[in-house]
Amino acid sequence: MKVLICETHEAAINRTAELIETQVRSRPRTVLGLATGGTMEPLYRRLSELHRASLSFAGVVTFNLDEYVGLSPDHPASYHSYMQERLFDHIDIDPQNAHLPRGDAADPRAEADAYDRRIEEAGGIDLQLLGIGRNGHIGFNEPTSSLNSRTRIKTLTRSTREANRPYFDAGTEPPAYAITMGVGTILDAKHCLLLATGASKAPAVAAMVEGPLSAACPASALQLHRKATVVLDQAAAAELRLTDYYHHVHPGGKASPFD
Ligand SMILES: O=P(O)(O)OC[C@H]1O[C@](O)(CO)[C@@H](O)[C@@H]1O
Repeated sequence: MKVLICETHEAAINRTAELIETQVRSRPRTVLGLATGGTMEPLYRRLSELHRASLSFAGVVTFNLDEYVGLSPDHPASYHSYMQERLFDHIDIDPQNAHLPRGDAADPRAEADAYDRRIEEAGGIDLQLLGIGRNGHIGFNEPTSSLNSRTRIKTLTRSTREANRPYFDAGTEPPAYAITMGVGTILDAKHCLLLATGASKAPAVAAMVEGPLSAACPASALQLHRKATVVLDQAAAAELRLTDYYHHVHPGGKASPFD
């Protein structure tokens, strides 16, 4: 696991965007795995800026990590709507190439199985972008998720539902279930790129990087991945103890081939 600690939140966003840009420029037909959540919002703004400055996503295929069970794509709090508003409306991606699980599928289990097959048919994910939940989840793989799990339905914990409540209208309960790529599905990606910013993520980041490999912190499964990059700002890195082992990114420094 390669850990990059950036001095500021902005630097962490820019470094993550640069890594995605490098991937897309070197392989215009890249299959990208995408994430949602507050952490990704400034990243998607940055990718939209890079698009305006010439980065094309015309050949890129995307697969999002997850979607709420029961929400149709046009529901304002669905991850379909999130992606449309925050990224897809601002770049030149072919809508046919942007995949998310259908939360309103008549048979959500069959939809989950079909989603894994669609990823395989696309040749697998080249670069999987990830956030991390305060409880160590990746995608919606809550603690105790099998580290070998595939795309399936998961029950969301109360803390995760509370964290995502701001996306729902007052008085509307966040859904109790989601379709999510499994931890094993995520680990199949050729490169995993996790972005975490802010002090609220510091305990989960420490558990992921320095804690034991454990289903109690699903993100710790990235310790098994042959190519995992973790980009942090200083606040998210604050509870790491083995600081000499990490790469400290200096302001204005360009990504090196070793990052
Ligand atoms: O960035 P946030 O809003 O803290 O969310 C953390 C993670 O939890 C999720 O919302 C659940 O999948 C992810 O999309 C996100 O990466």
